[in-house]
Amino acid sequence: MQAIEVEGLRKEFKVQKNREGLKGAIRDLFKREYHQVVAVDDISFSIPQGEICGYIGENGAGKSTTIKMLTGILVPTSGKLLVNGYVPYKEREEFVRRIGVVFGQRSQLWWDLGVIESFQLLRKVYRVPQNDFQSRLNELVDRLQLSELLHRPVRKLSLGQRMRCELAASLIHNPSIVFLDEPTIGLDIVVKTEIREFLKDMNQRYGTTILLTTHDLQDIEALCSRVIMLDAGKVIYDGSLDHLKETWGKGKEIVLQFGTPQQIQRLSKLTEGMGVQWEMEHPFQGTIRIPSGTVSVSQVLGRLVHEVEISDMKIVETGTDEIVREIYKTGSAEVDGVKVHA
Ligand SMILES: Nc1ncnc2c1ncn2[C@@H]1O[C@H](COP(=O)(O)OP(=O)(O)OP(=O)(O)O)[C@@H](O)[C@H]1O
Repeated sequence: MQAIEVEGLRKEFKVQKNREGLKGAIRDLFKREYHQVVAVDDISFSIPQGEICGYIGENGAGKSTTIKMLTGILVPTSGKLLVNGYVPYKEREEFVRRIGVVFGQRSQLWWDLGVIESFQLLRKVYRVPQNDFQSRLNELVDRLQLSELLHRPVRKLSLGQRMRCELAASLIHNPSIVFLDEPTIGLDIVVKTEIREFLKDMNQRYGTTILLTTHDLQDIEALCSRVIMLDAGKVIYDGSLDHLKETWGKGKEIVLQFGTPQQIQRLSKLTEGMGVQWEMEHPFQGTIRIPSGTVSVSQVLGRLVHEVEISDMKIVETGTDEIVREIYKTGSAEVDGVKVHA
């Protein structure tokens, strides 16, 4: 069974127009004018159980609106939607017991209560049997290092501590699908890494399906095998991260420092037939560009090490953020191998 199935999903908002000036404001009082915003524009995709899928796009692309429809907070304008076999907005009570949600910008914990009391309240909301709750809690406390935090009021936690508690809260009922909206926002690199490790491990152990919205492309690199990219409410890419990188990435670059001065002609000769390009910054420093899908870094270095004195080197890979920028610039990408224009 697919964990998430979406077909022709659409959400329009009616937004009030504000007319200009005093006259306009007075006219607005008597006759409101509205215009439509299409936040999600007939999108379709399905996500199998156990997949970690990144859901990305620029601000206002329609990510949060999708997540809100998938979690039953918003009712779609049109289209089909099944999550865990449920229509989220119709069967809310049953449905929410089977999903977990973290909105990085908003808390689901009670601000003035101790963390453990929030967890106990959630146990009641989700109707988790006491035994299951206790064993699940023990595991989460251990994995997310929460033992010191359990009796502190939520308002006294640091952002990173709170986010670890938010994750535990969203998982206390062992949901099979988790929606994470910006779960690492504002966190330092250490906490980010811990959270990524935890999510990966949870996915492997329990086969939890995760839909992850993020602006941090490192999250995607660390976790997601698949990426769905939205632009202006439409899906502009749906496929593997590797394919995204291969198609849109510029490959790798090796920046080399030489112990003795070098000439580009000699270096080019050494790497002849490999399809790489050289550029010399000065006789002691050169850069090799390796297009994706050609040769490996070690193959290139293999040709050089015995011929050239290399004193230092740095390998640079095109970041996913650059790739995304590139796609936005051209306004098109491939969905399932078919060229789609945004
Ligand atoms: N309740 C609402 N009423 C009117 N318009 C809305 C509402 N919610 C969202 N929108 C509009 O719908 C579009 C998509 O917004 P959405 O919040 O889904 O984007 P997003 O991709 O999550 O952006 P961000 O990364 O900034 O969170 C935007 O143009 C936004 O202004």
